[in-house]
Amino acid sequence: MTATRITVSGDSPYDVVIGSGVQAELPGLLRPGVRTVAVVRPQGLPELSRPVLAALADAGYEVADLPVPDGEACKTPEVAAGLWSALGRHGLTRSDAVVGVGGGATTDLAGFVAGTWLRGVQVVLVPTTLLAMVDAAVGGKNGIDTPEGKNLVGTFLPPAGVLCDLAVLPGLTKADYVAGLAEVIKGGFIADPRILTLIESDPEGATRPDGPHTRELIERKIRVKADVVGADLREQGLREILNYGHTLAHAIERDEHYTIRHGEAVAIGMVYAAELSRLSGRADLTGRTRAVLTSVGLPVSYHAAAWPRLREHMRLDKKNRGAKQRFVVLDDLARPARLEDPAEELLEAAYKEITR
Ligand SMILES: NC(=O)c1ccc[n+]([C@@H]2O[C@H](COP(=O)([O-])OP(=O)(O)OC[C@H]3O[C@@H](n4cnc5c(N)ncnc54)[C@H](O)[C@@H]3O)[C@@H](O)[C@H]2O)c1
Ligand SMILES: O=C(O)C(=O)C[C@@H](O)[C@H](O)[C@H](O)COP(=O)(O)O
Ligand SMILES: [Zn+2]
Repeated sequence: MTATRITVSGDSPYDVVIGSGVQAELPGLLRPGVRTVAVVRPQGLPELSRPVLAALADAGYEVADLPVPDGEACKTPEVAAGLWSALGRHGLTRSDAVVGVGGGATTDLAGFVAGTWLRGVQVVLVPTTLLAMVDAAVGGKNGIDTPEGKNLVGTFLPPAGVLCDLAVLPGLTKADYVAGLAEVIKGGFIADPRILTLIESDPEGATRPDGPHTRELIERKIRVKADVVGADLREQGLREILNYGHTLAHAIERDEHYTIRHGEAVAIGMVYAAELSRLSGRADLTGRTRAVLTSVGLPVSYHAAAWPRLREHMRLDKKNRGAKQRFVVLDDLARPARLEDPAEELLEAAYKEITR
């Protein structure tokens, strides 16, 4: 199948290239004038970055190979500081580039380091998980975690390009693949209900990289994200809809010390958001939300005793304004709305609905 190119519009437009065996397209995504490319990649998965390093070296670039810890463990100030030192040692200038290869944690870190080094150098992202392809690598949001919470430090830096090589997806564990489906399903609820019907028509197929609708699901979700971030890169309003389910999800991730997968936390968070929508007199999509998430093996509940801690963690959500807690909810399918400054009783009542 030929590669698909989805252009993300905005002040710095770029392409998301989607296909199987498309590594050779990587050098073409870099802007002209680059001499050195710093490749940020998970240290435990050399087989994923080897073709990327080779493609860049063959194209004549000086390549700096910068392995970092696997997964969320790389999204720390210490790892970022280590990369800044490495970029200094390699003499990376403003005409050079960072390439981030890996899951969403690695692409978030690579984007953050590129966005802060010399106040911003170009970054090209090569996502290797389903979640990073359909969400993290597209849209220019990057960040790291701090002891106070998830993604509290970061920048907006649109990548120069994104390369999704679908051939790497069969290497993922089932659990990592399915975690990515949570962000695909999010796209179905907030903007493109066809995503939901495709998954509901064949939930088992949806959990496989070779499923009958996999390519369509990936492309549909990337288009949802591209449309939103193309219109509102800096989250002045519309972009908040991509945070559906994330207010509670980020609190759960912090509560679990980042041992729960992001997509799993988002699944639970979407059930909470659906309950908030229902209990505040909006749409009742709670049944459909639980059914579609459960059908692909995602979690839909959390421990009752965690509520006081989660409530505290949610106070640092980026959508909040002063003391006002804000949530993305749904007036209907594909009709996101905001719930502003909800009563504490409502927040707790919705939580009771999702406890195990
Ligand atoms: N910036 C954004 O807009 C955005 C959007 C969504 C999520 N995120 C962030 O993305 C992160 C989650 O991303 P994730 O789910 O990809 O997790 P992850 O990056 O932790 O990757 C999951 C695991 O898969 C491994 N892996 C990666 N590619 C592989 C492959 N092809 N084969 C085998 N193993 C592979 C990783 O090393 C890791 O162990 C979170 O930090 C989340 O906050 C950011
Ligand atoms: O791109 C966005 O905007 C999103 O909200 C997408 C989310 O899936 C993603 O997890 C993002 O990193 C959350 O952003 P944050 O600003 O709440 O940290
Ligand atoms: Zn997310």
